[in-house]
Amino acid sequence: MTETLKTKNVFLTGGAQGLGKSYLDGLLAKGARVVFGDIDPTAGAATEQELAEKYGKDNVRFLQCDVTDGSKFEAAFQTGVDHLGYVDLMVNNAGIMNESMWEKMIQLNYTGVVRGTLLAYEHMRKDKGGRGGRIVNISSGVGLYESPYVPVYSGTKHAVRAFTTSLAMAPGVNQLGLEYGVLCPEHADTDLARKVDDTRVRHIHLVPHEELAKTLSPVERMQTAFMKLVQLDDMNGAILHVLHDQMNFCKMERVNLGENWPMMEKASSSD
Ligand SMILES: NC(=O)C1=CN([C@@H]2O[C@H](COP(=O)(O)OP(=O)(O)OC[C@H]3O[C@@H](n4cnc5c(N)ncnc54)[C@H](O)[C@@H]3O)[C@@H](O)[C@H]2O)C=CC1
Ligand SMILES: CCCCC/C=C\C=C\C(=O)C/C=C\C/C=C\CCCC(=O)O
Repeated sequence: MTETLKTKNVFLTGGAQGLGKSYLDGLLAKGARVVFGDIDPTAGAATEQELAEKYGKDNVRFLQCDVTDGSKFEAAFQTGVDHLGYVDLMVNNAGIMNESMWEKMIQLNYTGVVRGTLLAYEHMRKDKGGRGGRIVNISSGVGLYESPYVPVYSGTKHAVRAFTTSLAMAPGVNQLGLEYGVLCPEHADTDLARKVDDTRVRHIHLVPHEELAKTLSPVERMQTAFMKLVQLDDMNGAILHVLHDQMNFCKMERVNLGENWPMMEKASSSD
């Protein structure tokens, strides 16, 4: 699988800093070519330069892009496709955690991920001239369980996880050549987790700052987990939950539930 990444072209959102930047580094180290979008032009250009110096400028390109702006996101993805020739791996990573800006957070964390997924789906699907590919969406530990500290954020991350695994279980996914995976990290040491206050996270004043700081995993841990996920031989339906001291992997697959599922079975056999 390591060898095949050398021929993989990647589009990733939110890559200027934090976890997205570390995923880019991991992919480039395995020989991939990457295009990344980010809303921040300064941090994006700096990351492009840093990664180009490390891995060669032909292998890295930054595009300024706000994933909540549908037409601009679509245009950026098309520019990425034109630049790379083909996108084999789409990573929808851009996200924020800010409960006081909850509508924006839903637009970014969920609508942005849906849009990025559908753009990649249309590009990759084998029945429309694509050659298949992988779509990895970034959820969170709180996409698997509830949190009173970040209820809206947790809702967006549940939505990302459910949306992604629902697509993984769809009839015809194999024929389309598509595979979907979800990464669910716990706290990691990035700006998103470091810059918490009562506007971003409810009741955070109840949590001692030094206690919170102790729970942050290094970004390298999430990079290792991300690389495991994208290099699985069979990734479709995979959910990787990354905790401080363990990684829990599970796989969602369609099962025949009997009487309630005949319509699904008919759709499956006719597409
Ligand atoms: N840091 C953590 O503890 C965890 C983070 N995550 C998720 O990982 C992803 C990355 O988070 P971090 O690296 O920690 O955050 P970060 O704040 O360090 O980086 C996020 C990146 O997304 C970009 N971005 C923000 N709004 C954007 C927009 N509208 N369009 C395009 N790019 C935009 C930012 O400019 C930044 O470069 C997020 O989806 C987050 O929810 C999940 C679990 C834990
Ligand atoms: C107390 C939570 C403060 C926020 C911590 C910073 C970043 C978190 C980013 C996430 O995506 C959340 C990931 C995992 C959540 C782990 C624990 C949640 C807290 C426990 C609880 O709500 O009871």
